[in-house]
This record gives sequence, C-alpha cells and structure tokens, in this order.
Amino acid sequence: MTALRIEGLHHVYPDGHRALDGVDLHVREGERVAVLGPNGAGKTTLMLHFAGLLTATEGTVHVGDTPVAKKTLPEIRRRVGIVFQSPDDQLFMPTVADDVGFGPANLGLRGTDLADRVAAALADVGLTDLADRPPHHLSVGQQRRAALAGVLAMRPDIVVCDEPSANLDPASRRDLARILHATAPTLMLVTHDLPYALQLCERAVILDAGRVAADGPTAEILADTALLERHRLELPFGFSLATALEALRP
Ligand SMILES: Nc1ncnc2c1ncn2[C@@H]1O[C@H](COP(=O)(O)OP(=O)(O)OP(=O)(O)O)[C@@H](O)[C@H]1O
Repeated sequence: MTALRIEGLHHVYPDGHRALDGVDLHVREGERVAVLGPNGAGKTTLMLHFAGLLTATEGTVHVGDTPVAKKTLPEIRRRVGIVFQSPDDQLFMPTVADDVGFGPANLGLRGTDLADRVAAALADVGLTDLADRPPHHLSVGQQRRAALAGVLAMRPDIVVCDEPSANLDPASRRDLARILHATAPTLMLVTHDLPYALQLCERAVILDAGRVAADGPTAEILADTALLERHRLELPFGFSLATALEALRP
C-alpha cells in the first residue's frame, strides 16, 4: 500500500525562487526514507508539502489515496505528523501533557479518552515522569521526544522528522533512534546526518536543486563516494560504512 505519492511536484516561492523542480516520489507503508541533500536543495520545502503546509505550484501529493488539497487538510494534518527541528515551533503549552494532548483535544477527544491517548504517547517516548513539567524546562533531547509524543498522540500514518539528531548527545541520539524505530509507522527523515540516516532508514533519496538526484538503499547511496561528492554530502571523518553496517546487523 502506498503511504505517500508525489508526482511532478513543483514549488515556486512568491519571490520567484523555484525550490522544487519536478519531484516524483513513491513511499510504501512502513518504509523509512531519509531525504538527504545539500543546503538549499529543497528538503524542507518538500517536507512541508507532505502535510499540506505549502500549496503546490504544479503537481500532486497524495497521502494514501487522499490528495492533499484545501478540503482534505484536516485529514492530511492528522495523518502526517511533523517533528520540527526547533521545539519552539511545537511546544507552547504550560505542561508536557497539555502539549501532547493539544492535537487530540482539537480532534475532539475529551476525558479519559484524551488522558489515555496522552499517557500512551508519553509512555512511547519514555516521558511519563515528566508529564507535568513545563516543556521549556526539559533538555533538548527530552523536548524532541515531547514533540514526537505530540505527533504520535495523533496516531499518524506518516511521521516526518526534520533533523531529529541535531544537538543531541550520543545517548540521546540512540534513544531517539530506538523510539522512532519502534513507533513511526512510516518515517520520512530529513537530515544532514548521514550515519543517522543509515541507522534509521533502509532507503535514501538525494534531493538537489529541487530534483531527486538519487533514490535507493541507504547503504548503497552512502557507499557511492562520487555521488556523495557531486551533491556536497560527506560522511564524518573516520566513519567506516562497513563497521556501521556490521553494527546494524540484527
Ligand atoms: N519562503 C521562501 N521564499 C523564497 N525562497 C525560499 C523560501 N524558503 C526557502 N526558499 C529557498 O528555496 C530553496 C530550498 O530551500 P529549503 O529550505 O527547502 O532547502 P533545504 O534543502 O531544506 O535546505 P537546508 O538544508 O539549508 O535546510 C533555497 O534556495 C531557499 O533559499
């Protein structure tokens, strides 16, 4: 079953800048796909289209069988949850529990239904004990998990993460990867962190100048040094793909 189907997507910003120049992308339910590319490639613009936060200049986006359009936006925004890089874009209620419950409450959940939904999402991300804390008192890693809980509480079909590993220490990176593995039904990961893409996603897409420049198994894409160089992507100094793949083996 298709989770996400993007066909001939173009996006031109009001100032005339063409950020997407004919993107085709099909993602099956349950896939985990990393969206890689240099600065300005169009990754964020594409990600915003997944949830109907931008309107296509040309082309179509479908979530499952539902086209992203004005009248389907409430359904699309329930089905596609974005975890933004900056928690300030997402966490604004007095407590973590209020924040996680904000979306489901907007869907009409009340009472124990709402409380159960919030409790389950907090348990999924390991933040049950911090439910009553103000979000701005949490560490960056905890804030990112709180933002993910808010997305999971909507029971989305697709979780989209924008640079989820940014500013996380190694233990928090691992925790978040484990949680995303366990909870995201279909995952779209926008990142510059190539090892994280390898760890989390079996498939990777390189976007450059608003076009899909490569699409394939993450391990194969990261092994193609000429391809990476062409698109200004680099593995960290000293990173061994062979060792990383060995460590990822079940
Ligand atoms: N609101 C806007 N108005 C005009 N141009 C924009 C706007 N937002 C982004 N752009 C331009 O569109 C292009 C794609 O930007 P986008 O943020 O999607 O790239 P990106 O791949 O996410 O980059 P980064 O890795 O730096 O976050 C860039 O050239 C950018 O300058």
